[in-house]
Amino acid sequence: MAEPLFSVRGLKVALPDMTRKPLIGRAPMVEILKGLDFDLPRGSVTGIVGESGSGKSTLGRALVRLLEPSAGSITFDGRDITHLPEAELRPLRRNLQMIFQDPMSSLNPRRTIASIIAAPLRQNGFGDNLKGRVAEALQRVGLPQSFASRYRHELSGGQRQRVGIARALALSPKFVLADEIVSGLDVSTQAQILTLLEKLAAEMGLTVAFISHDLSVIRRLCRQVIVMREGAIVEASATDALFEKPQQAYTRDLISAIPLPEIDEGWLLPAAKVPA
Ligand SMILES: Nc1ncnc2c1ncn2[C@@H]1O[C@H](COP(=O)(O)OP(=O)(O)OP(=O)(O)O)[C@@H](O)[C@H]1O
Repeated sequence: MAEPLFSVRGLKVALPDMTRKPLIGRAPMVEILKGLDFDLPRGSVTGIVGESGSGKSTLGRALVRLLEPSAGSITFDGRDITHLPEAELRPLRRNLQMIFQDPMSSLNPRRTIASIIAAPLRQNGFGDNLKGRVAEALQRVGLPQSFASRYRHELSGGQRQRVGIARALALSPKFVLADEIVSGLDVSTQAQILTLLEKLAAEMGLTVAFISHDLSVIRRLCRQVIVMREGAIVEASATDALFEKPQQAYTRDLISAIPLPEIDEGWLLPAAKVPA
């Protein structure tokens, strides 16, 4: 069995609790993640699911080291990155990419789409043949070449999210964090974006952490699932096993809360639409 891309042991994250900040002095720390243990196997999509406030985004931010853990360890690709300073993280960052929930706010309004996609390439020393690389990235996500000279406000929500994906994948990263990337889109656009991500993840052998509160989406896309509640892991298993035989009452409740029409529209239909 290949070594997992991520090995996480006893992971804790504490942040200043701004709701309890005194007028003078520092806010007390609040523990958001309470000791998580899991692996992310290489080349597959792992879903992270749980109710609002369960700690999904905090976990994602810790994985890509936008947050520093307060305890435990994160091993990425055989290297302990738990407390690496930014200067030492920098060369690893090309392999730790993110796709954001809201491309409207994560894409710079004053830059062309070409310039947005080219930015990570330039920063990482791939400044030669930028035009060709941008053209390739646009083609990869199914956008016409004419979009290179457009701006974000000229694109639909789905097209903007394709740009977000193109930017994240421009450097062929080992890991991609996708945090609620379809939650602002209508159902048919959601299906198209998920189909695209599924296809690219398989083609490029990506390891993906896919955060969503939507279990029907998780079921369609992910090989394994981590269920979170109140900063802890309730249950983690292969997707089929989780849906067929959930071990915990909390997971059963989440599954039974999926509206039936959404199951039909959300994953049966798009699956049938996957191009041959
Ligand atoms: N910077 C912060 N300071 C203090 N508390 C925070 C901070 N960021 C998040 N929290 C708290 O940590 C908990 C987990 O938040 P997080 O955003 O990780 O949850 P989530 O599962 O991603 O939620 P959602 O699905 O609503 O995005 C919440 O109770 C939140 O209020």
